[in-house]
Amino acid sequence: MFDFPFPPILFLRAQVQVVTRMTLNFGCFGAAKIAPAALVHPSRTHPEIVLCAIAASDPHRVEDFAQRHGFQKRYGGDSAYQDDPDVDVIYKPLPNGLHFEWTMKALQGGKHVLLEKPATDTADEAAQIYALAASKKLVVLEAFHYRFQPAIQRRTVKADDIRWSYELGGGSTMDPGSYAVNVVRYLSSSNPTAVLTATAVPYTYTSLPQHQKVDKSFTATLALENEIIGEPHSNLSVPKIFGIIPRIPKLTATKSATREKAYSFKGAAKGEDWWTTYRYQMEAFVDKIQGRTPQTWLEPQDTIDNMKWIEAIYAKDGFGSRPHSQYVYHEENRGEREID
Ligand SMILES: NC(=O)C1=CN([C@@H]2O[C@H](COP(=O)(O)OP(=O)(O)OC[C@H]3O[C@@H](n4cnc5c(N)ncnc54)[C@H](OP(=O)(O)O)[C@@H]3O)[C@@H](O)[C@H]2O)C=CC1
Ligand SMILES: O=C1OC[C@@H](O)[C@H](O)[C@H]1O
Repeated sequence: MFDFPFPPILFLRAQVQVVTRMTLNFGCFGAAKIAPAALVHPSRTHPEIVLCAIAASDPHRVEDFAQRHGFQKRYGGDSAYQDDPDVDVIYKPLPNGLHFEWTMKALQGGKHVLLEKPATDTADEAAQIYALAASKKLVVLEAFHYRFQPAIQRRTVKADDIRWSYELGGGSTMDPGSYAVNVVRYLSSSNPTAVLTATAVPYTYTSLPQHQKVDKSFTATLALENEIIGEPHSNLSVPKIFGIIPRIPKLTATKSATREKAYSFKGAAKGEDWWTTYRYQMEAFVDKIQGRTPQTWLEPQDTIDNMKWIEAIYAKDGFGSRPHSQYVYHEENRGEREID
């Protein structure tokens, strides 16, 4: 028999593991309509997100937004904000045509970026963004939130909306259409090999210059790998029911039939029943920045390819790519705008 002076239990040392989480200070660049759903609400239940700074062009809107949503710092719409050492991450819900310039500036300032979709006006700009992010070891995510849980919120689009401005990267193919192109590519796990057909209907409700070259709807036929045909379609201007009740913009993405077995996650999937697609997206984004493996991710090449095929559709239907940003990146001088 063993002759212990004390019962063995006394030799067990209690181990207390203290898990400390590094919080991330988020800045929001633009007091945009989508910002509460995509950033503010998800931040409320994410223990690592602190709403730090809001920047917007109008001082009254900045103040109102800061007070309503609890941002500590306020900025005008200038680049000083991109250099604030208190800010770790910037959410960019600007018009599409401004994404490239302000994302490049944010990366130059050392910030991770959650970038609204579609990432840029052109595939070339998206590639530049990811090249700079990689060189600075920063995370950029194009906010295709449905990819983190499939659901899409939609609403009606007024004539002065940024979606109708060619200069700001508007058009149906750039808005619900960017989801349609993305869904076709995602569900077929392949990229198009060609745009077989593409037709777009112009937005003709006004003759304002910003509304020229903007498509109100489009339909394309895409040849994909493995003899799959994809048909993205979107309409940003669905007529009101009985002329008075607004409808949501129409988005469809079909592909020729294939059979697939759907798998659920092994073990418990992260998330709660009440999480929105934006909350799932935020979970993955923060995981990536913090060096954890997100449940789902959208790789840079995916974003670049999506822009490439949006441009290819615009080339085929004759509307042409949205304007390339006039911003030219220079490491040494923070890249001022250079007009062609
Ligand atoms: N993920 C999603 O579910 C959704 C994503 N989006 C995307 O988010 C982005 C913003 O969309 P949304 O919130 O509807 O946009 P808003 O109409 O709210 O505009 C966003 C910001 O852009 C600036 N802005 C607005 N009009 C102009 C203009 N004419 N010229 C220059 N700047 C302007 C303003 O910045 P400031 O505040 O500094 O004045 C404004 O806050 C787009 O890229 C869109 O595609 C939009 C809706 C849903
Ligand atoms: O991303 C979006 O999702 C919902 C649409 O209504 C909106 O126009 C678009 O920008």
